[in-house]
Amino acid sequence: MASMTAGFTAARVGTAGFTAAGLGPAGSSGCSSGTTMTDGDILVRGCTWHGDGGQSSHDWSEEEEKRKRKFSPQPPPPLYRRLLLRRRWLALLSFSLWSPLIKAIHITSDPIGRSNKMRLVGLTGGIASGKSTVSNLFKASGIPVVDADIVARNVVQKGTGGWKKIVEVFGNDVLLETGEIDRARLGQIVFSDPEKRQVLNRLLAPHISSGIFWEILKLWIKGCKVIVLDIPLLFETKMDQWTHPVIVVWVNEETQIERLMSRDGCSEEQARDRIDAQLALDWKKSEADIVINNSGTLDETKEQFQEVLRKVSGPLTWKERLRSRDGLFSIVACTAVGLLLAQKNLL
Ligand SMILES: CC(C)(COP(=O)(O)OP(=O)(O)OC[C@H]1O[C@@H](n2cnc3c(N)ncnc32)[C@H](O)[C@@H]1O)[C@@H](O)C(=O)NCCC(=O)NCCS
Ligand SMILES: Nc1ncnc2c1ncn2[C@@H]1O[C@H](COP(=O)(O)OP(=O)(O)OP(=O)(O)O)[C@@H](O)[C@H]1O
Repeated sequence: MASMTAGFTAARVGTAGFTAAGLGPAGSSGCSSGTTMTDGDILVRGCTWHGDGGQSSHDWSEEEEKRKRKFSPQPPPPLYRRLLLRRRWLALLSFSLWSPLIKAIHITSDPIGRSNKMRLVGLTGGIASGKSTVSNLFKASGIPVVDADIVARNVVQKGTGGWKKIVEVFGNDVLLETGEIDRARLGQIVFSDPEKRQVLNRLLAPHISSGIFWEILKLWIKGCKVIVLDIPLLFETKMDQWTHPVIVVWVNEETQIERLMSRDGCSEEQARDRIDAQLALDWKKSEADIVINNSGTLDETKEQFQEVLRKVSGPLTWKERLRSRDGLFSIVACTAVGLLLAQKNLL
């Protein structure tokens, strides 16, 4: 192709009988030469070059040639090659990926490791097994706790959506004179009747989960790096999949019943009903990442807690880093900068 410059994008008319886009079938070009095209001939916008080293039937000016290159009839390369050929995309991608990596290296080199964390720790157990006792230790160590029992109380306050649903289903019998929910009464009903308990759970589940979500969001916005979720029904509601590690506060059954009866002033039967309303504590223990045995004294629990605190404050996984507010911010910021540079053709 004597008359073609290197890299000229034109198709060699071969067995496929390739045709320049929009110009009709090969051989029917608008070119006035009227030459029949054979294997090895080249077609550009209806003009044919002969592959025999001869002169072209037209003398194209350089500008025209450049313009014509835009209308390349060559089949496009596969998508991955086209993307690879685009320097800008590559640069942008690496910019976005490397920024959190650099940040991660910085965090790993931080001996305290406190600079960038978003760890959702699940704290659960059985009723009266000592979750609140352990969550108070977390709070005292400066780690914020989202307490599902408190959220569950807030979503049934007088006039709220949860309150309306309870009144609709359980009637005015479960209301105090003030109009607030009579928790003791409702507790008696639902802990002695699994079906009614399920109804209550279904009514409140969306309110409780969105309440928990907002609490986490508020702490995340504040930049909290480790958040403990104290949820009695963590496994029952399958929320354990969102938390890691899962800490189970375990006690032997005898101690659990004793503490429950003494705290709530209930009978042994009532205590057993409440315990039976949840998955077995021994099973929860078998599913835990970390177990705190709270059957002994408070000091013994505090001792175990120190080790738990050390684990929970340990180096973060990649997922945790990317989930942090700072991690997300750095990805967004670097992508924005990358886009800006790409737009200005600086990459
Ligand atoms: C039944 C209610 C009114 C009893 O109130 P009360 O003030 O007596 O108990 P409190 O809310 O403090 O709960 C004490 C403990 O009971 C256990 N518990 C509470 N609700 C449930 C339930 N639906 N199923 C099994 N155990 C439960 C938890 O271990 C909890 O820590 C109240 O617990 C409630 O509204 N429960 C439904 C909401 C819920 O599922 N809460 C758990 C949060 S995940
Ligand atoms: N190690 C301990 N020694 C003695 N008493 C304890 C110990 N741990 C907890 N208790 C007591 O046992 C009771 C239950 O503890 P706690 O309220 O922490 O349990 P919980 O799991 O949060 O209960 P719930 O499921 O009802 O929310 C409380 O009265 C608490 O003071």
